[in-house]
Amino acid sequence: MKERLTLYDTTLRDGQQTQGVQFSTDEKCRIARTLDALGVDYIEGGWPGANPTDSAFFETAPKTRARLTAFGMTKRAGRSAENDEVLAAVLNANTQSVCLVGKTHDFHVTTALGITLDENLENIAKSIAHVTRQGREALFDAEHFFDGWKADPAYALDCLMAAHQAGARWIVLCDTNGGTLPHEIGAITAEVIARGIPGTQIGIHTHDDTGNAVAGSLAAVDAGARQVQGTLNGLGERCGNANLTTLIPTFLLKEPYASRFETGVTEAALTGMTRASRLLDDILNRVPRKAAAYVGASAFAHKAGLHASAILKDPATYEHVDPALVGNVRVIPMSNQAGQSNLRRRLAEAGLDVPEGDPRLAAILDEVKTREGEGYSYDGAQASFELVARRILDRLPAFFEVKRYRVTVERRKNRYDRMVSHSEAVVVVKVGGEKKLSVSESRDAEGRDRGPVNALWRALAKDLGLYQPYIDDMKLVDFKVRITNGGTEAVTRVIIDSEDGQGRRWATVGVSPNIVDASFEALLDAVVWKLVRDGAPVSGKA
Ligand SMILES: CC(=O)SCCNC(=O)CCNC(=O)[C@H](O)C(C)(C)COP(=O)(O)OP(=O)(O)OC[C@H]1O[C@@H](n2cnc3c(N)ncnc32)[C@H](O)[C@@H]1OP(=O)(O)O
Ligand SMILES: CC(=O)C(=O)O
Repeated sequence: MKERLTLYDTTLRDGQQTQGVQFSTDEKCRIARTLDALGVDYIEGGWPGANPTDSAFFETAPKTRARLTAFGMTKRAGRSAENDEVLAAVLNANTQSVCLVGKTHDFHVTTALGITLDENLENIAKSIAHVTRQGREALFDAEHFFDGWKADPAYALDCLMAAHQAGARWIVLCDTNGGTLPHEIGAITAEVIARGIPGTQIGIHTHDDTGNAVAGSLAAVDAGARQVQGTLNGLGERCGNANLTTLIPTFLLKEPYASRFETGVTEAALTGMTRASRLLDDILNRVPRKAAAYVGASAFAHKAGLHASAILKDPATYEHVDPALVGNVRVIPMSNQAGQSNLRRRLAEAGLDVPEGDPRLAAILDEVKTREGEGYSYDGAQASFELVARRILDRLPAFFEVKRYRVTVERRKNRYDRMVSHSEAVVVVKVGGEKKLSVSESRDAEGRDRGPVNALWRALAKDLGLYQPYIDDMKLVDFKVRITNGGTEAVTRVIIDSEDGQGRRWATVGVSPNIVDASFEALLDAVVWKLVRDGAPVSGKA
């Protein structure tokens, strides 16, 4: 019989304490629905009363199977729990579960709160009792618990006991400053359990300030804690919280956890993990972290030729789990580390079947390796690689021809006598036998200049004749510039990520001593790749 491990998500509360993160109420609702679909047991929605968004969220929160939990702090000294307006606002959210944070480190009680140690114990006990008297489930977040234990274990334990005896369902040991190492977390958690609070009532809440939040959480579980708190993508105050996107697959797929525990996350729901992670990044307008464990785009990317060759024989040779289990995909990128196995696999994925031993395979590999020597990088720009291969395989239609382009950047005074930039581009293409000249400025919705590359893109995408409907839904979503070595000379490498209305995302690369030329090359590849993939007709007379 497996033991139950409870998963408590705090993306909407501690995650929102991340610098630069401010969810809207709608975004909170979307994230809550995603977490619920994954199968976490608790969703901490925020601190009602602390700010209008959190209050509004509890008024409009979606109905979830997971317990929606309101977060707040223990009452302040010198007033009753009934008369503490901060606590009242938390309870007014009417959630089934309420989590209150309280101090457990004597230094914080006397320094941050400026009250006596006994007053703090009373605040904890009375606040938790007030919550349970209202028929709510109470959780106690023991703030700075591990540091408190190291300073004065007896007092830290008294704080936990005050909450436990007042009826808290869960006592959550928090490594608030994130400095406690996993072996200490394991040992201290075991001590707490030995002193009388059952592991089935102990939770763990870690921060990643030493890069050990996940390891610290596992150490607490090994020691007997049965609730784990964390956030999607490890969002959270300072360096973040324990990453549930890492912990959940670990609990389901790794031993001894998989055999020993069950969680609310089913195998089917686990396949939504990568999508959930990307959704959060999308909401935050962040580029997903490629190296993220389990869910990153590189988590199952096999760049080296030796790896790819073995992977094709049996994926278990270089994969610790099947990427499909977490909704991720295997990638065999092309680069100068690749051999023919990577190459044939990548070509097949692009719909280009080339028989083993075909001399054109060696020609493609040579071309990739030569170009990478000049500064190109194809493992992050697979769409450009595909175009290189198509050219050699004679499978790249000449859709249109660029005759010339020009871009200018001018600094000039506007009508308010302020200096502003003004970028303008001209692109001349020959398409369907017809010459087309497009001129475009670069302005965003507020009328601000977006720079020369944006102007070039607008001009290129303004009138491509019969190909216009194919590129109307394209947008540029990321633009990376790097000075690198092309042979002995310094060159600029530009990588552009594009997206279309079908949700496809592809990356292209351009290299030149001149940043405008490098950018234009990457832009051009982006357009051509889209035309190829969408099966655009060849006009016959570019
Ligand atoms: C470890 C964590 O991450 S806990 C979560 C922390 N999250 C947040 O702080 C985000 C939301 N917080 C807020 O919006 C505000 O801090 C509020 C609304 C809660 C309180 O705002 P204010 O009343 O203006 O107080 P302020 O933020 O300046 O200071 C916090 C007060 O709470 C007191 N306090 C802090 N922790 C506790 C606690 N566990 N129990 C009782 N009182 C506490 C502090 O002593 C301080 O009181 P003081 O002003 O009398 O010194
Ligand atoms: C409660 C909390 O977020 C912490 O102690 O880190």
